[in-house]
Amino acid sequence: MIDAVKLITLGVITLFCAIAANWALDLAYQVHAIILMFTAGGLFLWTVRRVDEPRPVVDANGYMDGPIRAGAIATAGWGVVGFLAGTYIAFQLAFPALNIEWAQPYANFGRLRPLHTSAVIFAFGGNALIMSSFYIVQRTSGVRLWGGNLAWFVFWGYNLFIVLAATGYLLGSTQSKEYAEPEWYVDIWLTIVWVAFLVVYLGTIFTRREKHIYVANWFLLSFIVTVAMLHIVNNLSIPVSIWGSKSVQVFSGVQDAMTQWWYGHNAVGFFLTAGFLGMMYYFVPKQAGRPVYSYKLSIIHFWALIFLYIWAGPHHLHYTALPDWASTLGMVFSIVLWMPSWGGMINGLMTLQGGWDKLRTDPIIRMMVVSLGFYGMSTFEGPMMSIRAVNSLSHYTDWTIGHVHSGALGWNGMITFAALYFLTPRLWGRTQMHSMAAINWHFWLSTIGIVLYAASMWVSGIMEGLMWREVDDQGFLVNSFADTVSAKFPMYVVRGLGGVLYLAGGLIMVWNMWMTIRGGRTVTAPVATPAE
Ligand code: HEM
Ligand code: HEM
Ligand SMILES: [Cu+2]
Repeated sequence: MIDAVKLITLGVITLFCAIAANWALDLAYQVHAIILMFTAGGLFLWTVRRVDEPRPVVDANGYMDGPIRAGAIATAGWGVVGFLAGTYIAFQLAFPALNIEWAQPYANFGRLRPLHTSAVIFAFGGNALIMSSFYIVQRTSGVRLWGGNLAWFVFWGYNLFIVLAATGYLLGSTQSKEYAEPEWYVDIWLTIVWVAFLVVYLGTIFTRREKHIYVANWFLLSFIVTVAMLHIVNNLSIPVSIWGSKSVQVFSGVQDAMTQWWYGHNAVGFFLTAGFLGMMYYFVPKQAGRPVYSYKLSIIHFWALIFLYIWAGPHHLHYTALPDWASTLGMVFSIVLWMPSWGGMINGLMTLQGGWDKLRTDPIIRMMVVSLGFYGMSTFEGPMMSIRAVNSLSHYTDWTIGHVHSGALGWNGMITFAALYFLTPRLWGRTQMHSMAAINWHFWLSTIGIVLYAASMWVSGIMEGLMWREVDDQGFLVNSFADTVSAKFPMYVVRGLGGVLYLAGGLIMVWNMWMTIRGGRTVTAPVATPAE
């Protein structure tokens, strides 16, 4: 019965996409219709061949780890793609000739930049969050993922969304909202996938055998629920035609700007922070072999964090058409936000209390510590940049870019690498990673890469901010915009080199994961132990 419903649905989708490809008004829409037609058609054939066959979904250990293994590979693979794109656009800014003539308009900076941001945040970060939340929720609930193959739908559906987003940017389809560039039909698809994600996650929590819901799940659930809300409201738009990708936003003017930055800021707060804190609260105690430093602190800073983050968005719109009161509100909440952020950092770092010697021997712990250090640093820098007087210097400059990347490369990147090193041997039944020395190399390459990135952007950002406001004794501006651009050249080269080091570290990780998965001694998987 269920197979029949699936086949009918896939058949209808394939047919609809074929018609859509024929009627398409623009290239991006047409290419997407063709991609979806082949995907749905392929799935149709695949389903036909498997009708009525038994489908084992569980591993020998009682958990459903297939989608997690796929997610770990996707995380590492997309990570390398995203870092490569980042390094390339970094060099494009230093050497504009890299906007190669014959590759226009597809490979210019304007199209590759959103490709980079989506590849690192949504493809690398999103796959990391989905696969680790599936791992964590099973282990802390003592049951396997609820909903059978729905978890596979989440994995493939999410990655299809990434492919549609990425190809869309290259072909020039965008609704021009930062971090929410994909057009309406891609947004609808993501909504469906995200609801499935929520259902799998909640279903697992509801059927848990462990009475207590471990704090990592609180953070992960707040991430899933809030991202759903942000995504739907920020993407409210009306398509011009169902046969084309263009749509028109429901909000306009300053309301649209505020909605956009309510979304953008909380994407940082719930995607790049709450979700990753969920990872931190599971993997740090596990790797350190010690319980969380203070469970009470984790609960208090959880509620403080989610209550405060939601109001801080206006700090992205200081000195705009936004009313002053809203801008002040955003600033005040951002400054208060410093405290619960550091609550998380302190709780993570103090978990290592009594085990600091591991810092010398265990490169994975070292990655976690650097990650928490950068989390602390960027959540100090952020509140400071929210102060209107500071923002008048930092806004529109590379200082913002430096802030972004100390959070992204330092906090999100490093905790994800640590999680991958923790998970790979366990998911493939190996005793440990293929090479500990390679992890050490990765640690140093990425740490030095981040330092080069952040330091060069501080110098370049503060320099250009000061140059823009420099006036002579008559009150005339001293520098033209082009003067600031040429003054930044050396810093852009240093940032690019930082990217090369970070990318090299990522490639070493991929090699190390590959060697671990391929070879190594197989250990017998432990029988499901509730609430690990
Ligand atoms: C090899 C590492 C990386 C390099 C070289 C790199 C480089 C860049 C460059 C050149 C830009 C454009 C800056 C501009 O427009 O002036 C950028 C933007 C951005 N990148 Fe990266 N990036 C890297 C990794 C990452 C990672 C891992 C993340 C997130 C997890 C990330 C998130 C972002 C974001 C959010 C922006 C937009 C910033 C804004 O609009 O303020 N990047 N990156
Ligand atoms: C207490 C925590 C934080 C506060 C109060 C904060 C505040 C700020 C402020 C004031 C800006 C500059 C807005 C502008 O002038 O345009 C900014 C930009 C940004 N921050 Fe943070 N930040 C925090 C933590 C983080 C973390 C941990 C990350 C990453 C993991 C992050 C990612 C970003 C991104 C991506 C942008 C650039 C947005 C854009 O213009 O495209 N922030 N943040
Ligand atoms: Cu913000």
